[in-house]
Amino acid sequence: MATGRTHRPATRSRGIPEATVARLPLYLRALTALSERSVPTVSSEELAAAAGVNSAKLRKDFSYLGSYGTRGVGYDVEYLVYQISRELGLTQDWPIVMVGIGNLGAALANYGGFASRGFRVAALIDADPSMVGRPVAGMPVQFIDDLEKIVDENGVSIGVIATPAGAAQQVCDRLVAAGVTSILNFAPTVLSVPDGVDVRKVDLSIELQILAFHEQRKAGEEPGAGAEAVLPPVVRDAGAAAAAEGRKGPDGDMPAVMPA
Ligand SMILES: NC(=O)c1ccc[n+]([C@@H]2O[C@H](COP(=O)([O-])OP(=O)(O)OC[C@H]3O[C@@H](n4cnc5c(N)ncnc54)[C@H](O)[C@@H]3O)[C@@H](O)[C@H]2O)c1
Repeated sequence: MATGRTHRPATRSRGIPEATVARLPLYLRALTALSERSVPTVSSEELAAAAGVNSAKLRKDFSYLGSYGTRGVGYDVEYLVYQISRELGLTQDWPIVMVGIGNLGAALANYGGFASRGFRVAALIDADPSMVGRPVAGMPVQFIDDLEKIVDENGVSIGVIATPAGAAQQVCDRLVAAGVTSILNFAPTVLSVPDGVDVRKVDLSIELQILAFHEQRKAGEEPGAGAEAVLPPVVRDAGAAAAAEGRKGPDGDMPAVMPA
């Protein structure tokens, strides 16, 4: 990570490793689906399969939460939903602001999955005066000049940036100065933030590039096709391949969200 950006230890407070934290939303999604089907208990194997995680890793992860399940019965679904939600801070309401309400920002604003997970969109903000007052997802877009006031009045600690890359750092600086301490950045640029501010970056094109890498490698593994003949020089380079492998997610999957 570059100088001046957030440095986080590999383990969070209370000794939960970052890799475990990254898997908690996967468990929560699988558990929520079970809860919606009124399934009372689940074995570690079933839950691991539903979450796409190895079951030994799941048991280890849950041990950090102090949840060990009952032999022969498994884990209590509702209690685990509560425990994981509490651990992730989802038992409280998190007002968020979105800045940059263009194609992507409007699509995100219209996504119902934030509210159902405890993230309330407090305001949609844009710098284009012609957009101000226009309803997006049932909310009027507000002008960028009011950003500080909006953050303050709504107690916002999480900001979502969906502006063009060239505007993202300036928007980030204003959010941070206004008191925002977590940023979800969709703009294709690396943001500099002071210590104490967390940035997560979403870049779907990077995910596609990694999939392209794996597709290419699979093609190289086909019988009769020599990998050397198929893979371009950059992929044959061990460092590049390792870097691509290193980008893999908590349990071998490839997350769309990565630490910035
Ligand atoms: N991460 C991803 O996977 C992903 C996917 C698609 C787009 N993007 C990125 O998301 C961003 C938005 O893409 P889009 O297609 O919605 O673009 P867009 O041009 O449709 O929207 C950008 C919006 O930002 C506003 N804006 C510009 N400067 C601003 C500022 N200083 N403050 C507040 N608002 C400002 C514009 O008025 C506009 O409404 C781009 O950076 C794009 O590269 C990322």
